[in-house]
Amino acid sequence: MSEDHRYKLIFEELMDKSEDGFIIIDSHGVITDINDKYCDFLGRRKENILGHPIEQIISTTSMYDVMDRRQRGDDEGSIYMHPYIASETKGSRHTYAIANRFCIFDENEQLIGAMAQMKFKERSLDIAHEVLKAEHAYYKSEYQNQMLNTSGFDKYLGNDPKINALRTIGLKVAKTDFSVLITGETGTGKELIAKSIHIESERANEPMVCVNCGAIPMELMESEMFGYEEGAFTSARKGGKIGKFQLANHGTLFLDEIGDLPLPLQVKLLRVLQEHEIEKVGGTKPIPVDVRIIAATRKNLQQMMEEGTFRADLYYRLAVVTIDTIPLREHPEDIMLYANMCLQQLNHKFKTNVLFSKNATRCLLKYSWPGNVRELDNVISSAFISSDQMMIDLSDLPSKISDAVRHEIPGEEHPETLKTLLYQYEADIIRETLKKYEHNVTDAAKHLGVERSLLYKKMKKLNITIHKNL
Ligand SMILES: Nc1ncnc2c1ncn2[C@@H]1O[C@H](COP(=O)(O)OP(=O)(O)OP(=O)(O)O)[C@@H](O)[C@H]1O
Repeated sequence: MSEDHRYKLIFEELMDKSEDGFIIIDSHGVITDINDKYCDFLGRRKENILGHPIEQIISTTSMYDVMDRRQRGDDEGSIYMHPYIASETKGSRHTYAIANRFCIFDENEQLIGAMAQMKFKERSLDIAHEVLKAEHAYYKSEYQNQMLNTSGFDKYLGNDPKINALRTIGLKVAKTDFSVLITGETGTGKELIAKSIHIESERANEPMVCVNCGAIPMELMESEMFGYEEGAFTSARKGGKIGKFQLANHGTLFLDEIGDLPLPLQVKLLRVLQEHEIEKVGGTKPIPVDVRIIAATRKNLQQMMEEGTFRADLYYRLAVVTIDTIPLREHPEDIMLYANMCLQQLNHKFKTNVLFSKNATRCLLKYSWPGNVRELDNVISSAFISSDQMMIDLSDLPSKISDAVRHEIPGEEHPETLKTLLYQYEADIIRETLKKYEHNVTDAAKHLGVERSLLYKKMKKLNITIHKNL
């Protein structure tokens, strides 16, 4: 008996004897194997299932998502488990199942299909909910374990010594319960720092609630912050409303744009910080709250205090520790770190391999970035969309950014000439690559890191044909 035959018999025996249902598809989604248990579950005959695309048999299938995610590398694991409430069961029986889904690869790591294993549970809905609860607990503990292995400041990037110093202060202050005031220009990461402090603190498993003091109309601010009792005012919701302070209880309350907080509310906030209790609008008794406050502002609070628009007593309560963020123009060595990180995320998401041209890099480094990292992220995202999916170049950047170096580039006074030069350059690269791969477009596209269809489009645009005269 050949080894293949022996394995086939073992496989059939396993499929037959198992209490679980099994279904297997090839890489195109066509069902190649299914066992009797699964056929039973679906209430269909095997011969009416085999050879059909899976979505025809199970309309809500997740098998394509599982294969896609694995292909994209979004998920390194190969097992996907979640409770699945069957909608295509036979009769009116309520049958619940847990689905484990696996991707199948050949010896060259090429995806050749996927398999689902169904653990059936013909029990009451309560049991299904038990399963859901157990899974929830499992994922929560997994998440918490993961959090233990990551630093809250992992996302706060930068190699400049000033950024490193800021990270060190953030990590230190996170271990205390002091109020923190974060100041700095727009887009310099104030909110990111606040979140990082929360994640690093002992309150990390409790909520962090964010309030943008500049975005809530003054007349709503009090009820948003402190909540209201039922019947507090004519349009008050039945049952009242819980305010942000209560929502953040035992956690962190992030008061963004604190400089926009109206004076009457500054008084109320100060009272809460002193007394550790709030009073709902229309309420009669104080409610104790345990909240750590982190506030942020772009405004100059010192000046506001001098002008009488920000209370000094509140300032000193909030600013037990102050953190001043650093504008991007003061650590330009980090510009390409952020730019590359943003481009890498876009490349990963859209399965592309776009790069910055030398001139685009020069522009990014020369610009002063008044909107800081947020502006940089936005510019890269829009340049990515405007690019030809291979390279972000001068023409993909807003003129306020590209103008800075345009005059330094020979021929750039005549944009047409530069365009022609770029076309020629691109055409040369494509021709050379095609030649190297003996005019095999698939191999050339792979080498250039683009989809075959895109390479064909470019060849058409650049008038490149696959002939001996390439
Ligand atoms: N050092 C940094 N590392 C990584 N990303 C950063 C950094 N600084 C800012 N960012 C990113 O820039 C964007 C803006 O950051 P954030 O909202 O924290 O800034 P902000 O100072 O609170 O802005 P605003 O004052 O306008 O509210 C976010 O996408 C954030 O992730």
